[in-house]
Amino acid sequence: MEKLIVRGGQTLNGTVEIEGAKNAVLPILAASILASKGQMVLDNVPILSDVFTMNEVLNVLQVNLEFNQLHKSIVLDATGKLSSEAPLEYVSKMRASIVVLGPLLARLGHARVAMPGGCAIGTRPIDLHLKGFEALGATIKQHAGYIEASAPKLVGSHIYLDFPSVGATQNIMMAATLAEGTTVIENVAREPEIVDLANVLNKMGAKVVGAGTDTVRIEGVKSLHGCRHSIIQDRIEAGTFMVAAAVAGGDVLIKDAIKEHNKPLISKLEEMGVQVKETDAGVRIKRRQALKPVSVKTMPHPGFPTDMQAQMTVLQLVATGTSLMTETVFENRFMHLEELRRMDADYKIEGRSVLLYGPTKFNGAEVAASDLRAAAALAIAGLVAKGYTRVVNLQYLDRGYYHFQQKLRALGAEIVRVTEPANQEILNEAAFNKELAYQQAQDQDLTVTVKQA
Ligand SMILES: CC(=O)N[C@H]1[C@@H](OP(=O)(O)OP(=O)(O)OC[C@H]2O[C@@H](n3ccc(=O)[nH]c3=O)[C@H](O)[C@@H]2O)O[C@H](CO)[C@@H](O)[C@@H]1O
Ligand SMILES: C=C(OP(=O)(O)O)C(=O)O
Repeated sequence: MEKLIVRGGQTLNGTVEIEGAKNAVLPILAASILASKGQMVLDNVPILSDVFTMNEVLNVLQVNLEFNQLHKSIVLDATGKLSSEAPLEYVSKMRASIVVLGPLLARLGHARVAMPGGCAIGTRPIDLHLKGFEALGATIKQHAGYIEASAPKLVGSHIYLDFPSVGATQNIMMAATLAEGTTVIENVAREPEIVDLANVLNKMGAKVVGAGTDTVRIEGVKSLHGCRHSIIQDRIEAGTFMVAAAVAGGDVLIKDAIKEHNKPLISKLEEMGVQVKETDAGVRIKRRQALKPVSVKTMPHPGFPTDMQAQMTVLQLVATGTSLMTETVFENRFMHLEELRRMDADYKIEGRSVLLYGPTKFNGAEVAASDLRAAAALAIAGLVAKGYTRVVNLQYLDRGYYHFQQKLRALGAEIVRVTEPANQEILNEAAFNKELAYQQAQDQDLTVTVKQA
């Protein structure tokens, strides 16, 4: 079983580079379906298992693609005859595959996509996506685990979303690009990833205005074409390293980080006593003294992101005093806390809120990630834990973080990724030191190879 093993006690110092955003690239990959002429070229694509899964879905749909991992770019060609069916095998691996529904419906007038189902963090229905397609004139049938949407012609409409769902906004926006007439979607999600998608759609020939505000207006066009686009930086990966630096202490530059995208997190870090400085090179995080407790509530953007909640609770547990975290976006996103309790965290969950009693003296333990951000949070707790923390279920980590342990190691963390049999620890202190030195040497080889390329 693959594990991250972290030996706590080192501060983090240096510079970390951030990848392109997972949550931007996935819908943009799906948008390639809309291009009936010309190729799409995407740059700054993160090398993540979710990207491979989306590529598999596109392959099944007959979109030709080539992923050049060395240059982090993908070339996509959807100009041939496409298939309209996305089977369960792929959709069950990754909920975000549901965003192929809108583009397929717009391009082919028909789509059959497996129902995505829930996941560890919540039930995650897709009623808002479907309501939007129906408003554009589609007929939706749900049968035997599949959603079938068909519309000989999509027609622009006025849609109000009950909740600013990220996926529903993206899916409806993409469907509306090829609808006849104008679509106005109100109460849409305002995340930076929505803006990135709208920018791509406009480069493809669409007419989308208002992305980043709560109303998006789309004037339908007859067809769309390929374009070239560089994916925006991953604000959640950037935020994760900001929190890691604040938890472990030290001085870390998050290279090219966009402060604006992480405003709600940065304002909380400052409230806690972390120094945050915007420089030409990025955002610099310094923490030298004890932290003050804070209250945080997750909200749709520009509120505090739910995808930073797990990592933030670790920082709150390190602060001196009682902090409060309220999760309003997903109904079941505190599963990492049960694992942190194994590391001696003290907290009390009351409905959608949790009281976190700090300062915590974390003790290393074997802990299991329940989702992707939980994996990052547990490793971050390991940075300040006494002894060794072993994090398992790394398939979640790989969904959203590229070279996570290498990046932490480069900042001075003592962390290795190894394969150990279940319920068995094979690394003692001497073996850990040896493995750490070996993996550090491999990191240097990697840097040299990348520089040479
Ligand atoms: C690939 C991707 O971009 N994933 C992000 C996206 O997920 P995703 O697009 O799935 O998240 P949504 O914004 O749609 O979901 C937010 C809330 O709305 C509910 N809901 C959503 C749609 C719907 O039709 N009905 C409904 O009730 C969900 O169950 C959830 O409670 O936004 C989330 C919220 O910022 C992030 O945590 C995810 O990382
Ligand atoms: C919840 C997340 O992703 P997804 O919507 O793909 O499950 C996440 O990125 O934290």
